Amino acid sequence: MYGSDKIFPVSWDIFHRDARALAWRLASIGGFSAIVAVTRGGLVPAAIVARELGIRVIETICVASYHEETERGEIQVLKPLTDTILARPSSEVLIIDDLVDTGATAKAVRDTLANAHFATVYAKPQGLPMVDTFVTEVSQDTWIFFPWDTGLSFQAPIGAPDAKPEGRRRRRV
Ligand SMILES: O=P(O)(O)OC[C@H]1O[C@H](OP(=O)(O)OP(=O)(O)O)[C@H](O)[C@@H]1O
Ligand SMILES: Nc1nc2[nH]cnc2c(=O)[nH]1
Ligand SMILES: [Mg+2]
Repeated sequence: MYGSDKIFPVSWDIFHRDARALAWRLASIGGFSAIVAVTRGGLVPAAIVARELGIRVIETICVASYHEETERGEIQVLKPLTDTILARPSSEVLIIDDLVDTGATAKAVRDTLANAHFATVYAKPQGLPMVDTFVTEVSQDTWIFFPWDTGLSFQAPIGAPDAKPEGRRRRRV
């Protein structure tokens, strides 16, 4: 849930490494001829996996699930899959998202493409039944911060969550 006490910040380097680790796992399964990226979060890992696996047929399914700061909205399919993907054997289609949390997005996507392989870089326990392949599990009460949503900033120590940056304190003296 957004606002969780535990955070899992991911830098571009770590994300690239983890997405490559996902590609290694998918390469050992093999047989994929097309990728479906679940927008928007799935776009970056889909690009990395497509490069590693040499896949050039890449589609999007545009899904939005979180619309408020703290609340989860309805799952909306903003753009469905096209015939390019639907005409293929679904077992050759690899669906990629950045993470599964409750699994609601994955379920909505799976409902439109049964038997496709669903892969994510990160997974929370509630969403695990919806994922075929993932790299790293984080606890349900952890919020993952992706590099495209963040920048460098002061982090309070775990043991002193109210601490302020040194520079700010000095200015006040
Ligand atoms: O398992 P769930 O509980 O459904 O949550 C996971 C989904 O939530 C996030 O997408 P979001 O809808 O926030 O949109 P975005 O990808 O455009 O950031 C994330 O990218 C997953 O797609
Ligand atoms: N960035 C981000 N988006 C999410 N959507 C659902 N869970 C998460 C999460 O942990 N991090
Ligand atoms: Mg998403």
